Amino acid sequence: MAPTRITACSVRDVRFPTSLEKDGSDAMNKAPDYSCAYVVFSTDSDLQGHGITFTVGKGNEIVCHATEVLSKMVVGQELKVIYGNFGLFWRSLTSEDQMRWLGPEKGVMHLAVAALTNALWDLWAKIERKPLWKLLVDMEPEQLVSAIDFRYMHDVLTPQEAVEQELLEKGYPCYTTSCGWLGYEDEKIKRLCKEALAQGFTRFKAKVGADLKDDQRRCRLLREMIGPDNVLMVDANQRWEVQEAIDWMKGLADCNITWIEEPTSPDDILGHQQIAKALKPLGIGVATGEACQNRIMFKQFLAAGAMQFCQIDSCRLGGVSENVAVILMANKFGVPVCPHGGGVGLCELVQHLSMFDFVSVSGSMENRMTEYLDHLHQHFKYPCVVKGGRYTPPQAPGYSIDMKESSLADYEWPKGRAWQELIANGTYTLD
Ligand SMILES: C[C@H](O)[C@@H](O)[C@@H](O)[C@H](O)C(=O)O
Ligand SMILES: [Mg+2]
Repeated sequence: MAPTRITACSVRDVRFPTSLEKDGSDAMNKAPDYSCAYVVFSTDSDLQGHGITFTVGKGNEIVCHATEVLSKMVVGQELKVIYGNFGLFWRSLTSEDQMRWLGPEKGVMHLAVAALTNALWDLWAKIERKPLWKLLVDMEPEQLVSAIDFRYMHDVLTPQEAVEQELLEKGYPCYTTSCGWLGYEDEKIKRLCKEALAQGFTRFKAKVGADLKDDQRRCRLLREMIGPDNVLMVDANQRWEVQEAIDWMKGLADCNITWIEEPTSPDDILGHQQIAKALKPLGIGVATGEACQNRIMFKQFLAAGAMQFCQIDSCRLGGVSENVAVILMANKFGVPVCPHGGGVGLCELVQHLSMFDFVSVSGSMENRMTEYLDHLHQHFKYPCVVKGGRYTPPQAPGYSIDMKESSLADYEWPKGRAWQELIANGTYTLD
């Protein structure tokens, strides 16, 4: 029987001790523990909607609580109300009269919106027995448009302009960041580069920002390992001042860098514009978006020419609904969308968004590539599959985010088996 309403919501604080191996380390996040607020919507059938938002450890409990509070606006709702005009329902979550003050549409509350929205899209795709990208691709333009909140976007994109339908069925190009974490030793970088090249990767990203000489050495090592023709990007994770970013990147220009990611504060639109202008003669673009809080900020970045690569994050923006809005806006400005995947479950999610972008909006793979990390996929029932450096289109119904029950049990903070062992042996403490 098809579900008719949301009957309950569970939110679990799930964390992975990735900081122990420096997986995910960068100039600003030296020891991240990849974590998520894991949402499960139950319905009056056996179908469930699973969703996440991503954090790097401490504070995940705050996001979980915000998600629990906001979920009260979803539990009990009829699905025909939610999906009948998803854009309006999404706006009800972002604009609740009192909770709006905690944003609006940014920060912890927006992460909570993301987790709930992703779970609702997962449920919708399961009801239709389609992978999410296929659910999006098969929608009539009007239905897709009704799923988006176009508020604050009408000056650059109106609903009737949105969505071009194109159909292309093939893998989607990706790049790997798993060779270039800041906390890795050279020998590990060399080994991982060789493995990635053997797997068919031709696009690589490295972390920079802590020490210029070390960055020059590591980028030259990577360039030597991957060869002159493969693609290399770097990511500073918001580390520099504007002029510092320009000077630093001039110091790395001999490594033939395609983009500098998050060179300065993720809120500094004019700063990114200045960096982009200064680095353009060197052929280095600016990429940002993983910490860009909502579609209104993306609108400013796009309109100001402050980003040459639009890195939407599936869990930072208000879930699929707002991701689609930004994909449509980026297409209007001719800026390629290269989604951020640097976190637990993010690769499983963003592959759907890129495939939707490719077959229904941009119709192009030129200058487009989606991030891939080789971490934690074993915890998912339907992990993303990458072959020859390209994501293969998911086939299972849903948003690919269902985590194995054993992983949820083992890594739920702090009572899970894995955490109990790490706390017992003194590797972690509860505070
Ligand atoms: C703390 C995280 O691992 C970040 O370093 C990661 O998301 C990174 O910015 C990326 O682009 O993959
Ligand atoms: Mg990044």
